[in-house]
Amino acid sequence: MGTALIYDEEMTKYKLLWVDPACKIEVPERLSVSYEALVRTGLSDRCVSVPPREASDAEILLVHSEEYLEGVKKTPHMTLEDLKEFTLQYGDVYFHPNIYHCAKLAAGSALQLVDSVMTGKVRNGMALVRPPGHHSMRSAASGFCVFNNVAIAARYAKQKHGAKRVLIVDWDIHHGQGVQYCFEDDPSVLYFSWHRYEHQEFWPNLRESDYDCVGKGSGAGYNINVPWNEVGMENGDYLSVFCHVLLPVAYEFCPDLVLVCAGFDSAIGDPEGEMCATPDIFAHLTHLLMNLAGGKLCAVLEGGYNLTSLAQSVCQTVQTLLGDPLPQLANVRSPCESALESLQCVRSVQRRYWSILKHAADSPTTDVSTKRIKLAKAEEEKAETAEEERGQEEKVWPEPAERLRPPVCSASVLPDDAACPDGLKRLVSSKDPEPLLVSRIKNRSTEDAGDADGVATFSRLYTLIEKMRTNEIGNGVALVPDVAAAMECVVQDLGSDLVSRVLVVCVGKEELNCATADGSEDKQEQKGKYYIPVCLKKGCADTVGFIQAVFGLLLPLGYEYDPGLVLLVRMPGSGVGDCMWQQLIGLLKGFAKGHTLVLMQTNDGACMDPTASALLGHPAPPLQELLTPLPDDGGALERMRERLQAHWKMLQTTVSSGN
Ligand SMILES: NCCCNCCCCCC(O)(O)C(F)(F)F
Ligand SMILES: [Zn+2]
Repeated sequence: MGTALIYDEEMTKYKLLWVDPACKIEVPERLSVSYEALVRTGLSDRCVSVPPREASDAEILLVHSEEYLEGVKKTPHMTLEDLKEFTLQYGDVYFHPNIYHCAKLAAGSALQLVDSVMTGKVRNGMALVRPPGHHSMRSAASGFCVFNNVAIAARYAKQKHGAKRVLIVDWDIHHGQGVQYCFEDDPSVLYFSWHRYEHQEFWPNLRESDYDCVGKGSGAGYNINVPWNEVGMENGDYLSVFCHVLLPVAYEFCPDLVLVCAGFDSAIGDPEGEMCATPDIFAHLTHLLMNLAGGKLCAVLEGGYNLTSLAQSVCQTVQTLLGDPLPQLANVRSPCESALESLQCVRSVQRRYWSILKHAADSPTTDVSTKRIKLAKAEEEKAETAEEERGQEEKVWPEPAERLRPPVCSASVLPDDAACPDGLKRLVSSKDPEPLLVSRIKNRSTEDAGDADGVATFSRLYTLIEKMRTNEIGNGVALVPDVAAAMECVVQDLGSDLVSRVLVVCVGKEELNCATADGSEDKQEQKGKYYIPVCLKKGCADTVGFIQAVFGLLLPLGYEYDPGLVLLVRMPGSGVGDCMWQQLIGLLKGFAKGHTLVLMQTNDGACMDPTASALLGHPAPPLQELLTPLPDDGGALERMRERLQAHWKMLQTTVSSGN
């Protein structure tokens, strides 16, 4: 299924008609440069073009009051003076004779997107709209927003399409207070927002934007605020919050639909956000949400004021929705102290509502944070004087790397008698393997590696890895007689030749003696750092444990390790369910530009189809709802994370008690 793109140049036909410094950044070019970038890169042609429509009164009234709608209805006929007058009652927003029309188109675009996704016409999609929506409230416009496009879309998805649980992810750099107010007592809509906050010093300067505002009444726990109390947040900060807060909770919530308040003022270069995350981060943020709700994801544009980073970020998002390989995130750094403080605060207040966070640490003691504020203030005074001297320095960042789709998406190495699943390209070794390789394989411990078809299998494996390295093939699966031998062969022989780092994910019981990254003997601490056994109860039927292991350990570590190849090994008798297996394959695509090699034992052929489906990029089915989490083993995983975070900074979720 395809990706919908909703855009109409009519939504560029309104602008600020008077002087207002707070609003001058919200210009029509935001929309046109975004769309033009999608056209220029050829991405728009690959999408299913869906026309916008005007939202009806009834649909707008799903969120807004009649008196507010009646008021906005009058704006097309107002004089300039009346428009200014009407605008004065609201904050940081402006009206224009054509903005009511555009606001109906913006809301209607979000509804068209929901219809296209919920009816299965497309898998996912993006609506490029203006005016944005997430600040507007039941009876008030705010922050360039007139109607709350995403809030209306959430209510509409429930009412018209029977969605039971809707997740709203707001990665715009401003707090969407309008969305929070709309759903704060509603457990069927989970609202997650990160936002520049600076201890309430940043717009909209609301006390209720802080981490301790978790929702009200039956909605308690269904509102997650992550305040950024400093600027300059980077890719590692964003990924840490996704892995250690949003994704575990989102998987526990198990939504039927994911709506994204896709604001790109959280990207580097934006004058509002002043953050440092690069546009390619949105490729990963989108990817990490695409295995929820069976892939049903609707992204609706909110903010974004640096026209260069906005256009790049929009392209990164759409390209991921289309299923293209993800860009390698260069040197993801560990979260900064301020981000860790926010992370720790959010997890500590949310743990009482989400079993997945049950073992989260307490909030940091106040002296840490107050000390930080004093330090920050001192820093700030110094910085401001420097700033005045230097003036706003221009942020520069590299153009996002090309994300080329390999000629072959997925390949297979199979015994001659095994059937090749649809869509996979069967690999037959074209030439005899190099003698050097044969000798290496021959002196492999297991005898079967030595015989003819053993050598053939391994030489095909070598070919497969080689073709992934050159991006002729995206990913692949190999059915081998002895999966442990094949794993060792890939790690010891094939992998190290072709890529500098291999992330080996071994599912099922296995004591693998992997040499450390530099191939030296297993020194104890090296083994500790590069060998991370995770035990899940009841085999792998333990969903909570699986989610904790994947999001609390595997993904953060994988982003920090940044492998050139991912080797996913399914040990015989692992008992991992198809759902989890497909989720794991889907999520691991985020690494190594999607170059994942799956190894399975021949007698595990039954799970070849779900494996092929996941490798081909079909969305994984949702994990079954976590109704009764298993009696947990007292946070064994947390303890493991504690131990490992000395080696892997991306595993941190608390401020270092040191300073
Ligand atoms: N320095 C100028 C002060 C601007 N203060 C208001 C900021 C509004 C942000 C709007 C947005 O980006 O959140 C949306 F997504 F809604 F467009
Ligand atoms: Zn914003």
